[in-house]
Amino acid sequence: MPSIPSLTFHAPSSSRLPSFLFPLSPPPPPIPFLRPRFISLKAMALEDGKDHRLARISSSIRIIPDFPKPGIMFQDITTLLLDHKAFRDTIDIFVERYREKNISVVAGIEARGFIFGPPIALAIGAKFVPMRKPKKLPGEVISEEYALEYGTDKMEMHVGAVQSGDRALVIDDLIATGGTLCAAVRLLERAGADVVECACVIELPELKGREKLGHRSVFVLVKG
Ligand SMILES: O=P(O)(O)OC[C@H]1O[C@H](OP(=O)(O)OP(=O)(O)O)[C@H](O)[C@@H]1O
Ligand SMILES: Nc1ncnc2[nH]cnc12
Repeated sequence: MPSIPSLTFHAPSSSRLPSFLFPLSPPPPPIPFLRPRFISLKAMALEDGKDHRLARISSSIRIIPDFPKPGIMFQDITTLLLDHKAFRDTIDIFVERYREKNISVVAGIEARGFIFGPPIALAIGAKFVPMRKPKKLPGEVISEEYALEYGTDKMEMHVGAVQSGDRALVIDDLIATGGTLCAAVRLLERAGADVVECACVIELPELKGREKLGHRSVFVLVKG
């Protein structure tokens, strides 16, 4: 079969001749209508006063009975992390809430506050400060002891990580008795920070953790 020579159209360089003289030249690509992703998601999410993302977040959390001790219904967020949409929505909801609140520090509580805290801190332009179990931080620390639903523990924070006047957001996966968040708030306030809010993915309302936090505001996505 004879080969057909291919025709290539070369548009003239616009530096030499104006483009209206060349009606066959391809039109420029349309400029897409750019809308910040978080605004469109928020509008969609709040359509009828309810955030449609919450049902998926809630159903992605697995409950393991009798872990780590008999009688504890353990709320396992590792299954939320397996669902990238639920994980993304979780971070988006927090970012939407805090991005205009002038937060300068996101304090994440070990261990699962280390999963949710850093992406929020990056998105809202705040520093991330880890609140750790004892003897994990290498520098000079201040510490607070606290009681748990199943035992006692201690929390530490690096001296100098938080300054007087910092506006802090505390992030964890779950509030049960509120002891853990209280210890984090005490550390931040000892360093001179103003704690704007504590935020968790899950609340166990029967354990009345909010009451322990007094006047401090607690924001949660789902109740267990
Ligand atoms: O409101 P509270 O009664 O204080 O309990 C809430 C805390 O308990 C869980 O952590 P846990 O102490 O099990 O430690 P881990 O994250 O290291 O597993 C949870 O991640 C919170 O940090
Ligand atoms: N029921 C629970 N599930 C997960 N983490 C917890 N921390 C305290 N109580 C908890």
